[in-house]
Amino acid sequence: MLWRTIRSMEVMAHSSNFLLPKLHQPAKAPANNYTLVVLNQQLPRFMPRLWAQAKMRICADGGANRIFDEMSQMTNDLDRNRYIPEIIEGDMDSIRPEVKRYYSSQGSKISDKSHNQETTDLHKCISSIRHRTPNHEKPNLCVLVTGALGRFDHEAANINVLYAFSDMRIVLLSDDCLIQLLPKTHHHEIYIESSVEGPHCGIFPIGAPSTSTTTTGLKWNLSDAEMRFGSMISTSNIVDSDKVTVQSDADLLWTISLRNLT
Ligand SMILES: Nc1ncnc2c1ncn2[C@@H]1O[C@H](COP(=O)(O)OP(=O)(O)OP(=O)(O)O)[C@@H](O)[C@H]1O
Ligand SMILES: Cc1ncc(C[n+]2csc(CCO)c2C)c(N)n1
Repeated sequence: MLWRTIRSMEVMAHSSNFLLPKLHQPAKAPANNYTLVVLNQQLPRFMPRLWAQAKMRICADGGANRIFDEMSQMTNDLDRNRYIPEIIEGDMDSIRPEVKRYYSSQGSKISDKSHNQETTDLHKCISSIRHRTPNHEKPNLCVLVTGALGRFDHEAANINVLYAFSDMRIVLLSDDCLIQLLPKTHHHEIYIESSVEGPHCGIFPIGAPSTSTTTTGLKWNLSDAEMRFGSMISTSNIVDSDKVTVQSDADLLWTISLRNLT
């Protein structure tokens, strides 16, 4: 189970087992029940594995160009029609016309939101996932987002999406690290998959400061510590245990380095 209760606050468990080869994954790992969102950035090395194991795949606008251009090369599989996203979502100002025509002809649903220039393509994707997910499936839903780091305004917008949908499990991925929100509504237990992630990590608030954060399982643990931008935040920390625990009075970002995965 993902949820337990400790001293009247629920525990939220986290694991990056979606990055493990299928053979090494626990049979009933809830995190394997994920939706993949592909952003418009070079695909990560481990994309073939994420794609194969996803329950549903959504391209954010120009993310479809990346699948079209890069996926067959990455997999040495010249058959482009093996990699068809179920949905392409966004304002459609970056997807190339031939890419849109191709995926449309292969059955992808094209969700054209060009009238909306107020929210980003990633925001539109997450809204759509939330809308499509039946209530009883929401607690176990996990969304993996590839290509989340690059241009800084996009990075900020991508992180803002974690806050805008803080009741959803969303993991931002780059080739180098993952980022997720740890909502203050829960105690957190992070199970470290040391074959694929760590040891470098960071934990800090963005926006609202934290007046009290306590951790275990890190080389430099926090004990009822205050963190804010402009003062102390925990970066260049090191995981020191298979399990890291976190409790805080503020929403925090958790980030951990990824090893050279393929
Ligand atoms: N360089 C980048 N760094 C981080 N995220 C990116 C970057 N480029 C694109 N993305 C993500 O991919 C999504 C889709 O990209 P796309 O290029 O279609 O967006 P866009 O809104 O047309 O971008 P732009 O602001 O460049 O016009 C964006 O909403 C963003 O989340
Ligand atoms: C205050 C403010 N700043 C920027 C934008 C522009 N913008 C934000 S998201 C988006 C869509 C990108 O695909 C665009 C164009 C805005 N609307 N409002």
